[in-house]
Amino acid sequence: MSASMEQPQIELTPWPEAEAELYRAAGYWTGDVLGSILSRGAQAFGDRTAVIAGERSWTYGDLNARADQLASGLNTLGITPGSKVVVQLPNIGEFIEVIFALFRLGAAPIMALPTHRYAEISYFCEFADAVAYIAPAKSGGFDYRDIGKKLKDEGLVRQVIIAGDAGDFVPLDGLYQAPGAAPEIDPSAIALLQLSGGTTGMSKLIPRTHDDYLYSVRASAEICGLSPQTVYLAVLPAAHNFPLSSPGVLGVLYAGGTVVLSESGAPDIAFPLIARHRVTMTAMVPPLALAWMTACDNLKKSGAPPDLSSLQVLQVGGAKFTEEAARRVTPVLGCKLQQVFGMAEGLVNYTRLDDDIDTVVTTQGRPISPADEVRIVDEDDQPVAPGATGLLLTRGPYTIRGYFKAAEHNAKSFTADGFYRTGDVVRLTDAGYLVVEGRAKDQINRGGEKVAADELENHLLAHPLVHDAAVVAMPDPYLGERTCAYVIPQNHAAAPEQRPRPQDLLKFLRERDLAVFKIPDRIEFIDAFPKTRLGKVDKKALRQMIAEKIAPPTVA
Ligand SMILES: O=C(O)c1cccc(O)c1O
Repeated sequence: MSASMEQPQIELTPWPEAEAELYRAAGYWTGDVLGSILSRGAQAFGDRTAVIAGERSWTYGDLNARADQLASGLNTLGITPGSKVVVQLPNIGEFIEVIFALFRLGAAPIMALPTHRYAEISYFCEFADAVAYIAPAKSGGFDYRDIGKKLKDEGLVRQVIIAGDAGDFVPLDGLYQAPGAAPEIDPSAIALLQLSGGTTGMSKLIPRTHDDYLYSVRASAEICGLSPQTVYLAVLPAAHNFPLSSPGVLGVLYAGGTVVLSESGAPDIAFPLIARHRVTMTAMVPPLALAWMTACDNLKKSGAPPDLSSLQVLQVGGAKFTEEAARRVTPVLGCKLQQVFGMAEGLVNYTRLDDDIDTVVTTQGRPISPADEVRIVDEDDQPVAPGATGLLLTRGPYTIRGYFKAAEHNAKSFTADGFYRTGDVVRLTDAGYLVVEGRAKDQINRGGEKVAADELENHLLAHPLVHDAAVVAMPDPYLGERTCAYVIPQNHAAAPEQRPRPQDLLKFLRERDLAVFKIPDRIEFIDAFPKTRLGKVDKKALRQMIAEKIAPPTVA
């Protein structure tokens, strides 16, 4: 398609006016903006505790005032309505202050994850023309000022703002100033940019509007029964769509509850936080849920069971949770399980809190909204028979109609009538619940962390001794999947000692400053790839090869 070359790239593909009208008339889109969560919270719940992080806590009144002060300081640095700002903060109070300050200014945070490195962050800054990068000095043993320095050296952002010891950069601490006049914010404008798991190249940026995101947050809060009594423990990185909005941090603040931020989900950190703050709800990916159950079992056996008595709901999402593991949640942890199947592009499905146990452990839930449209189709976009497995397409009041500045990709990722091609392979039960059966996109889901095969292949191809590369998923009992890179060496006819070694390729990848979760778990050398009848690399065959190779020997 040459259209993308000629036309200016569109940041936000609007919903057709007819649908927008329907969504407003139905009360899904209220015209409120995300910043209203805190301004209303300050009025309704002023003295209640909104956020706890370590030994610090914020009332709704504090948080609202701090966000206004920070908005003022950020504004003096040239952050104005429409600005894009890459935010890469861990689960600390500043994360919440910063995103609300940006919402107030009509500036859009780009929700980077703490595990992203220079390769990803520099791309986000450049692609979105970001004016600023906001990060901690250090977290998790990594110094984010190194990223800030490179961004400045390469001229990719004007401002680097650091929480903590800022060195030569702008200290976030110094930006809390007397509030100025707040600009009028258009509820149909971009509120924030989420990140796609990606299937080709770098993560796509996902423009979410105030109208659509606030609806998903409000409706999620209701489905999950949130109230001022809710105490939510955030253990996943809060920037991620799941802990941010399903119903997550924003849903809990909307409902007047308390968010407890933790930089770690490890049982030895999280269990004491649950007991201390009487946490009622948390959200996690399947591997962490497995780790919690194992830890809980072990502590019970050792005679020192953790006090999880306040915990009512454990949400699990981000990757498929096996039925066997799902069945253990209530007996082991003593709380309800809620499965969540969502995507940063929009559609989120929940099992409901009053669903029977079989529905909860065997399905991934049903959509939030009566206005969510779900289609299950074959390769030719034709509907499959009721109950049959097929590709999931969706559109609705909080599912995007296009990625940020990606005309060419949008033409492939959306149907002509605006359905998003999720790339997930699902079936629909008679009761209208979705069961995830697999994936048609070229992606590895490493326990909820999505790796685009093609992005990693391109990094491998940059190595002078790599002739070709094909990245596939291999089964893993803990993460569900891990990443295996099949590599044809440049001199594959040469003696083994002249070939690159796995450790050389891994070192090479690490030096390219990629997010750590993208580094392959295994590298396999091969002389040629199996091919499909059409001559494409047969990834199914490669997946099978590696699965057989690593399978434990079966006893006859
Ligand atoms: O992206 C996801 O995996 C996801 C999972 C659960 C809920 C969500 O909102 C998500 O975006």
